[in-house]
Amino acid sequence: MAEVKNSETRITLIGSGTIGLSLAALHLAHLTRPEQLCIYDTRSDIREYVHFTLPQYLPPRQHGLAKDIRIASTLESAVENATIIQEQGPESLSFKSSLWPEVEKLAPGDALFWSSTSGIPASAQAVNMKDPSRLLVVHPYNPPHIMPLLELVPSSQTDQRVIDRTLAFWRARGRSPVVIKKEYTGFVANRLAFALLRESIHLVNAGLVTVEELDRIVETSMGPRWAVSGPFKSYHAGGGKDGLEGFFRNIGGTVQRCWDDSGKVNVGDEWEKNVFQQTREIYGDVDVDWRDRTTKKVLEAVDNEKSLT
Ligand SMILES: NC(=O)C1=CN([C@@H]2O[C@H](COP(=O)(O)OP(=O)(O)OC[C@H]3O[C@@H](n4cnc5c(N)ncnc54)[C@H](O)[C@@H]3O)[C@@H](O)[C@H]2O)C=CC1
Ligand SMILES: O=C(O)[C@@H](O)C(=O)[C@H](O)[C@@H](O)CO
Repeated sequence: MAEVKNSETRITLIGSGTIGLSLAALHLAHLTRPEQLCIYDTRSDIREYVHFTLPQYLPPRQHGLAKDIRIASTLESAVENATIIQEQGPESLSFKSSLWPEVEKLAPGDALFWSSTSGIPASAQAVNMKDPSRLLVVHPYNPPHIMPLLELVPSSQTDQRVIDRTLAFWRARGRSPVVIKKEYTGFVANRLAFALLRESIHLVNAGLVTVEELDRIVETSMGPRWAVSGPFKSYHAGGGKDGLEGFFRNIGGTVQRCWDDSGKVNVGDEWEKNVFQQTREIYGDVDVDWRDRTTKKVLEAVDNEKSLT
């Protein structure tokens, strides 16, 4: 499988909601011509929706590109000439497992098949495919036009050449793809985020802090710390001359007591009413434009510093 030149790359996005439009903006930033990008989405107002919403994800100088991308009215016309087909449709196994066999029939034989799923393994999505080796989960972190991480989660049948081509594609665009070596519930990023979310809910529910105070604790401590150094690097640094081993030798007892006492809250438990109400009252409608602009500045500042080391 020869690598496709950027000028000959043709990307089809199946599903253009929260993730799809963000990916559209990301791809437009790197494609040679906007016509190389195609969107297929079953919503009846897709053309107007893309023309009026996509510019919000683009820098002002690129707003005009939104009207030049291709909007396909059928799945066949969407994928028949694509070199990459990326789905971010509903998080539903029935949708994804019925989509891929159709795409497989209609798409070119060497097109890459990527699913943006948050947690439905490629092995499950590929059950109805003739050639499951073509499918790879490429899980983005929202919003992908800003967040560098992409979790590449192959099934045991995914062809290594598909993985290699996908790694090369995203690295060439300055993103941070990581191959997750086993299909695991929630992959890695979501598991980590949801573990912290569970403990956060437990601490608010136990009356230690409010939702706002919990968020402020994260935003003024581990948030910036982990944007610069991940958990292992941070605690290795914190362990002094003996590094992580020294950290656990000194603090391991407290760590184990916290682990033993960690929250066991579950979805649907009684905490929901209080936590949802607090969150709604404090935050209302989050200004995602401010969130994205600020996140982008933080990432750029960290990248600049890392490039100096
Ligand atoms: N929202 C997030 O933070 C993240 C979502 N994801 C994953 O991305 C996928 C999409 O999530 P969102 O963008 O949040 O959902 P969304 O609901 O915003 O967008 C889904 C889009 O799919 C379209 N659609 C529905 N049926 C379709 C069909 N048969 N053919 C073509 N398009 C169809 C809808 O019209 C809609 O525009 C899910 O698998 C989700 O797990 C992954 C990472 C983060
Ligand atoms: O948090 C994110 O951006 C992604 O990793 C996800 O998959 C989210 O959990 C998404 O499914 C819901 O926001």
